[in-house]
Amino acid sequence: MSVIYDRVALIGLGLIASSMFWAMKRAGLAGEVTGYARSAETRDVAREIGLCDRVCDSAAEACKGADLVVLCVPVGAMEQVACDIAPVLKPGATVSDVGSVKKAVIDAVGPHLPAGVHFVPAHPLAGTEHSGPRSGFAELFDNRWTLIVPQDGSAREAVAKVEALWQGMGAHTEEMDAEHHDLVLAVTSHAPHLIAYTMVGVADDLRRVTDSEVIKYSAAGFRDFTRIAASDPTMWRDVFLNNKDATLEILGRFTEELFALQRAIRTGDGEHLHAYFTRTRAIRRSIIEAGQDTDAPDFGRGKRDG
Ligand SMILES: NC(=O)c1ccc[n+]([C@@H]2O[C@H](COP(=O)([O-])OP(=O)(O)OC[C@H]3O[C@@H](n4cnc5c(N)ncnc54)[C@H](O)[C@@H]3O)[C@@H](O)[C@H]2O)c1
Ligand SMILES: O=C(O)C(=O)C[C@]1(C(=O)O)C=C[C@@H](O)C=C1
Repeated sequence: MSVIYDRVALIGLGLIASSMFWAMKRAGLAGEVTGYARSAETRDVAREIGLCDRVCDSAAEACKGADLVVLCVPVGAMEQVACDIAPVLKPGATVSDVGSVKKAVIDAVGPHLPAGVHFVPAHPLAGTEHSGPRSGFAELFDNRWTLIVPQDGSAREAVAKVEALWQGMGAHTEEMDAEHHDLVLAVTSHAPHLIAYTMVGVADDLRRVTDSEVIKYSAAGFRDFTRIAASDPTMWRDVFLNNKDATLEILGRFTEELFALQRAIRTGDGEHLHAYFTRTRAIRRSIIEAGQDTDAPDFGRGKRDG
């Protein structure tokens, strides 16, 4: 594949940025990649493992002369980074991000970007429970979706280049508007994470169960919850604070369904339970038939957090 951007800057050097770096290198999509993370420790690790061609000591230094800047920090840190880099952005450059929430990020970042800079938000629907500079791997985005959220007035050419970059990193791309994105992700990602955090929290509250039994007898279902509930606390705090309305809407519906199931159990309504579980089983099967097997190889899941 050929170079799409001569100079790319990655701000925030965790799971997503490091996976982007390795995926861009794998396909030869970028000339020079610079990087910056807030903590000196993360920058040292990045230098040690060769993450980025050049690791800089400020976000502005990393972004000077960049054709593409990708904000890979927690959603709540996006605005501050946008303020820090705005003065050095090159006219004609593109700024993108990988935040798990789109409307709040667009509202926070957009107003700080100078005229003549294109803003093309994006969200790769791929991740693991690990975080930090050592957690990334080139295959993370293979065969996964990346949603692109073009802005009014975004030049088509700038949007097409961001899409080409994600496709070059192995992803399928689709365009979506920010509000719809936030509602879809509240259903498919945000509410499920909150439920996993709750389930593991409940088990932890039942000390009797957790002292040793939770480890000894943890069944596959509960183990899946613990993997999700091990996800980065800062990232997920920011997701919920910034996708409040959609998450609360979905949690409201979830609670209603939970009460209906609770009632079916109490009243012995086996028909209700069976019909419900039959419907949900069909959803899992349709995901697998669509080629989105959730048991796909778990690249990198054994790796350590950075
Ligand atoms: N982890 C996932 O599954 C996943 C998937 C898709 C998108 N995302 C989104 O990608 C973004 C990054 O997530 P991640 O999983 O790579 O997180 P991470 O915790 O692995 O990495 C975040 C990085 O940002 C740095 N950082 C934090 N605040 C900063 C600041 N103010 N200035 C500069 N650097 C700062 C941290 O030091 C760290 O290097 C988040 O917005 C998240 O919502 C995450
Ligand atoms: O596999 C995981 O660990 C994930 O949770 C990844 C996941 C998801 O919910 O699917 C998490 C957050 C994102 O913004 C995108 C992907």
